[in-house]
Amino acid sequence: MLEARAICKSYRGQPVLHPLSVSFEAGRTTALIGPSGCGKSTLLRILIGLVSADRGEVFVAGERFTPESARRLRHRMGYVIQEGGLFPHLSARDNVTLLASHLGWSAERMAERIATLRALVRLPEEALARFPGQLSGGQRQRVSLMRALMLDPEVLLLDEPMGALDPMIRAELQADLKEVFAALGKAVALVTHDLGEAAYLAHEILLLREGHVIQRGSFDELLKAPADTFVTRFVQAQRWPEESP
Ligand SMILES: Nc1ncnc2c1ncn2[C@@H]1O[C@H](COP(=O)(O)OP(=O)(O)OP(=O)(O)O)[C@@H](O)[C@H]1O
Repeated sequence: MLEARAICKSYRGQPVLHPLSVSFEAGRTTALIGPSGCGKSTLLRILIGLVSADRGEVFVAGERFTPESARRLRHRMGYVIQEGGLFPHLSARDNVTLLASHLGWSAERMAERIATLRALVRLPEEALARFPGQLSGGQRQRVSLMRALMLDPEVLLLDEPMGALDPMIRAELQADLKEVFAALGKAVALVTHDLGEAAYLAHEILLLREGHVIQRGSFDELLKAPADTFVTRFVQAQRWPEESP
């Protein structure tokens, strides 16, 4: 559904992504994980076309991302970032409908879609009238998710969507997201720092280091068949609740 082929990216002569190829399939959730600065967000931004790669190509459903196809293909992808990225001067409802309204959707069609999405992400009706600053962090992320899903994209790219949430809200949203992913069957790429979150939400984990894919596999595979010692060190560096003193 979404494929990056031989992507290279440098910032000021410093390579961030080496030739890196990756694909994301419908109905599968892939977690991108790795040490800070390994290129996770850059990869996601290249996939959605916010940053251009120095070399390499991105394909959405087999169609190549080009300056001409970018706008159309972007509508087939939803994108959520850590702080939600909502426009502060627009109500939650207006944030969600902005693009659909721009594309000329009727009020009735928008209302129908909003009702579906609101039920899916479990957002109370009254929250839609509020501005982002009047919502809790968890509600903001639910609104961001509604916005990302409004046009019913085939691909969902999530860049640490729960990174700024407290643990209980985070656990709630993780559980709801798991249901949403299963219900919608989209190709999902999720950046996270949390291996537990990756293991819970994703079918596969893509472990990056310094712009290279070190291993792609299930959590179990990373645990039991690590590609190298870095994988083992990365897994062991995570603190699990039962290990707390
Ligand atoms: N616009 C930019 N200009 C210059 N350097 C950048 C820019 N964006 C990212 N970088 C650098 O590229 C590298 C990869 O950054 P990126 O944000 O993709 O990493 P990340 O794995 O998402 O990190 P984190 O987990 O800390 O969010 C980092 O060294 C970062 O400093």
